[in-house]
Amino acid sequence: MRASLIQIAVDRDEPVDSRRRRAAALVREQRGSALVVLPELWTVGAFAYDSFEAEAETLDGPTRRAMAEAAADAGVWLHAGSVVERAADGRLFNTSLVFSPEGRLAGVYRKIHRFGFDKGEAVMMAAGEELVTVRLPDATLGLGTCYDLRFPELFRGLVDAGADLLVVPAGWPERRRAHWTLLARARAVENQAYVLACSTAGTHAGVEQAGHSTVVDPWGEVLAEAGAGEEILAVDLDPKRPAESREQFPALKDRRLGLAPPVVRGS
Ligand SMILES: O=C(O)CCC(=O)C(=O)O
Repeated sequence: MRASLIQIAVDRDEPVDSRRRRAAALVREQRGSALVVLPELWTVGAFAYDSFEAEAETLDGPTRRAMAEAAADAGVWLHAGSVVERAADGRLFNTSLVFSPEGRLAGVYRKIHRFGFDKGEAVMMAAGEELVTVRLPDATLGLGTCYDLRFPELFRGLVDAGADLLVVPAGWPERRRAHWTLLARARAVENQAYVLACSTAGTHAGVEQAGHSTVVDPWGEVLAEAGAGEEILAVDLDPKRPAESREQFPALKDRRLGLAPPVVRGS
């Protein structure tokens, strides 16, 4: 099962329309892959907060249409990264879209953990509330987005729901690249799942992007890692590996759920 991660550059001097056309062309070039992944908010740039309102789109907007067509033309499952979604009630969400090889919208995930603390996404966007998995013929995708990678309980929930291939589009900043690689490996090891972590490259709104998209196997080995610039990372995955790994080293079965609350001693 071939997975291709499109680490597209999001430099600000390129108009969104042009990047959308370029992304669609890059997806079409991946015919033969089973799964293609784009990063978080690659249309606007994850840190281009001042463009969020203007570039927000409905789930029937230009990115959805372009990506549905590209997935169908290439005949691939496509995790099209995320868009700034304007919901019917006017709220904005950081929303990931997954398409089937026929171009059907097969999964919609609204980012649960918003980044920025007291600014940016954290105040401009609403938080998603639902964990989302998408069943492919040979694997079950578990969806997370960028900052979500820091919250292990989300991924454990996805694994409990059957996920064995965790897909994390991101617009990760270069200055915390060490965390990116470490967290991707940690989520893979603790869940005995593949992790496909696809970041943007380039610089926008003054934030240099990490690039270095990475594919980690269920044993925590890095199968492939991109460099800093625009690049396509193609890797062959064995869909049987997560189940084999969980059988050979059955740590997930040793979880102790439902323990009593901690006992506080002393005054
Ligand atoms: O957690 C981080 O360090 C980066 C998160 C981020 O950039 C995002 O979620 O957009």
